[in-house]
Amino acid sequence: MTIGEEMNHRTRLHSYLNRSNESSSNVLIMTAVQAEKEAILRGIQHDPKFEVQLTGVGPVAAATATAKALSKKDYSLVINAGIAGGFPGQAQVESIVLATEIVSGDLGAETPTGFSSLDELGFGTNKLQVDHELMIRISEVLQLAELPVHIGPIVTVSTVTGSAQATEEMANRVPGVVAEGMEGYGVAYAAHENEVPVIEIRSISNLVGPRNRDAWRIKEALGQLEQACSSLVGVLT
Ligand SMILES: O=C(O)c1cccc(C(=O)CC[C@H]2O[C@@H](n3cnc4c(=O)[nH]cnc43)[C@H](O)[C@@H]2O)c1
Repeated sequence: MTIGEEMNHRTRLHSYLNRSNESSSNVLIMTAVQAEKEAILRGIQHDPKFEVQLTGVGPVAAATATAKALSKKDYSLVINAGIAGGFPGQAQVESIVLATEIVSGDLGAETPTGFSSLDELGFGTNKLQVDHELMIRISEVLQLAELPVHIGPIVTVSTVTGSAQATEEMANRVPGVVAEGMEGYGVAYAAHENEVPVIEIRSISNLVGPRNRDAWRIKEALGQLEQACSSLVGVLT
């Protein structure tokens, strides 16, 4: 991000924070599926400052839905929220993760010597920045609420990682990666194109690794997502 773009982001965020008495919503929360949307709405207690919209599953649907929402109305902040897979040893089931950067995990090329990212290929970037200051403030508030929080890169994938080998490869590809979702990079790409600050917050429903859908703790993760969103209200109003 250029210094000019960074200042534009900050101006929008600060203008949001200074407009706490306005009744219109100016925080856009994008989430993949209806059950996540309902958990988020319970958490924010339908506060009118927040608008929650569905993306559908995957980065393309997420970018399209976010770009459409941003073309219709001005928002000061975009949040990608939902459930996610946690990387073993980094984020346990039912914890909350906040992205320090939003990384496309699979946008690039496979080569005989391994994966080459978009950055390495010279076609753009796999890594999109979040509003770091806001992310830190949120993590502090979540910790005060005694929610288990981990911060680190969150990867976006088009195919859920489903083997031990692929999990290890992704952890090596993105050092410190805490979690994996399917929409963050798409939401963040649209937000960046519109010069709106973005953050990603997710609750962990399962560990990344050999696929075992029966072990996903969706109900519990949705409960934690609700708790996290309830804390967001305090930070953003
Ligand atoms: O079946 C249900 O009741 C149900 C309720 C809420 C959400 C779901 C989903 O399947 C959400 C899919 C959504 O979750 C993210 N996700 C979760 N775990 C992973 C993972 O291990 N790797 C990648 N993505 C994950 C993802 O963002 C999906 O869009 C079902």
